[in-house]
Amino acid sequence: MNALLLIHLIQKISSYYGRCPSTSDSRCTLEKYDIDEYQGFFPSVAHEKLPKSFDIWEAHLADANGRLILGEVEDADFAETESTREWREVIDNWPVLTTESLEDEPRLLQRAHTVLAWLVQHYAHSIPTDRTEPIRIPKSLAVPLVRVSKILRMAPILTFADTVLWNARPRDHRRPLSMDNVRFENTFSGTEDEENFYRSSASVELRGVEVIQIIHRYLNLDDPQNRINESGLRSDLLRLKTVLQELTELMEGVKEAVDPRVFYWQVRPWFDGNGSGGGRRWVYEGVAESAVVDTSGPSAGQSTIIHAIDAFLGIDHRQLRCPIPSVRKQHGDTAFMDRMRRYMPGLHRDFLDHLDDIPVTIKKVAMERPCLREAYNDAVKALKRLRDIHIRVACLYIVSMARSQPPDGFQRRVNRGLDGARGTGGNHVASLLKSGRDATQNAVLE
Ligand code: HEM
Repeated sequence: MNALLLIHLIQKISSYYGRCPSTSDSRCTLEKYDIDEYQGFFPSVAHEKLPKSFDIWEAHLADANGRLILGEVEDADFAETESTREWREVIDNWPVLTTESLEDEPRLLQRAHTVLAWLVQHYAHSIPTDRTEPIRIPKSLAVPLVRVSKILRMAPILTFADTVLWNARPRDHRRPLSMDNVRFENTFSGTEDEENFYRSSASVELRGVEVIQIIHRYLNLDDPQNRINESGLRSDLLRLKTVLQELTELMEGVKEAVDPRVFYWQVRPWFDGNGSGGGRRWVYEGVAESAVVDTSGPSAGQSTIIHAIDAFLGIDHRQLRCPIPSVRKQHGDTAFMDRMRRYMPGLHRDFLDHLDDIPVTIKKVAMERPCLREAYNDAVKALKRLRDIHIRVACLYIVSMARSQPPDGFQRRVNRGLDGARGTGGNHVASLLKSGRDATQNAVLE
């Protein structure tokens, strides 16, 4: 290759990658959305415990983890059931603590959200299910949870952030968070399967950091339509495809680490939100009803990374399924992904809003440039493949399990009959996920 041509090529490549030259430059934009350059949506440093004045919350949560009896268990040991009831009674007698001292400290507010949301879930789902009256969430939990959620601009209930992002701790604090160096502080069931379930989502989040870097490079381009950026964009789209293939493998890896029966019967019932699957309604005492609109349970549908990939590639989830399946199967919920955003920490949601507002999207550039079209389509197809595999996983863990016999001592989950194989948000799993898969397929450019 002649020297001039080589210099020209180097200039082209560095003009593309040169947009994000120094660490400090890339940090400042992502930092604004509370995104870490190396750990993505995980906080750069794992949360510390709340100050001493909140010890009752912290200690009571530590006492509940892996110990309380799920309300659906019929023939639990009497002493264990009694001890679970006493655990709830302690909360009934708590004062309503003010969170004012935490309100200038985002990390402490996040920690308060996590602790309170886990306590609420332990409280609600340890109540025996043979009762019919609404579940009262005592004001000692409800009032501060709603208050901190309002400041964090997220739903006042256990979310993906509380179970995965803010629940993860490095085993060795001297080393950064990685799949070899992570544990999860809270679990309901105390099973390894539950921890592995969070671990598989965490692996997708951590591998997804490279996607954030790709998106960030795009955001920093002055003019994505300038031909000078073409080869950089192409190689980033190819990279995106490869990362998506790896994310698919990581997601599928859940099958090796989590037993579907343990997941469905011992872990999942703890995740149900307010009235999920036709269950009892929850009443947040001391809080106006209008303040607690978003109260579905946690779902990886609240993971910002997958939404960010959608927004970057221009996947439109608001379309109806096309071609329309039979009326019986047309349960797809076109507003689902929008709703899931309300469960994310406000700053992460802002990042998605920012992506939605990109004036010149990568899809538009790919439409205009035949040489980018194939790379764009390959990335979209890799995302569609990820959703195909995810549907299989969800069917294995939820749809098939809804047909299975409960383990000894467990009540049949009547609200989850065959037709009621619903997600934690109360959605018909298969139709909902197929809508997302079809919306992805529809983005492929002719
Ligand atoms: C045993 C493993 C899993 C099961 C049973 C499962 C189940 C589900 C269900 C039922 C839904 C429907 C929404 C709802 O909760 O109501 C859903 C949505 C979703 N899940 Fe999973 N999931 C699993 C693992 C994962 C992992 C590891 C990820 C990666 C972050 C993930 C990402 C998503 C996303 C992004 C959605 C929103 C719908 C979409 O984008 O297609 N899931 N999942």
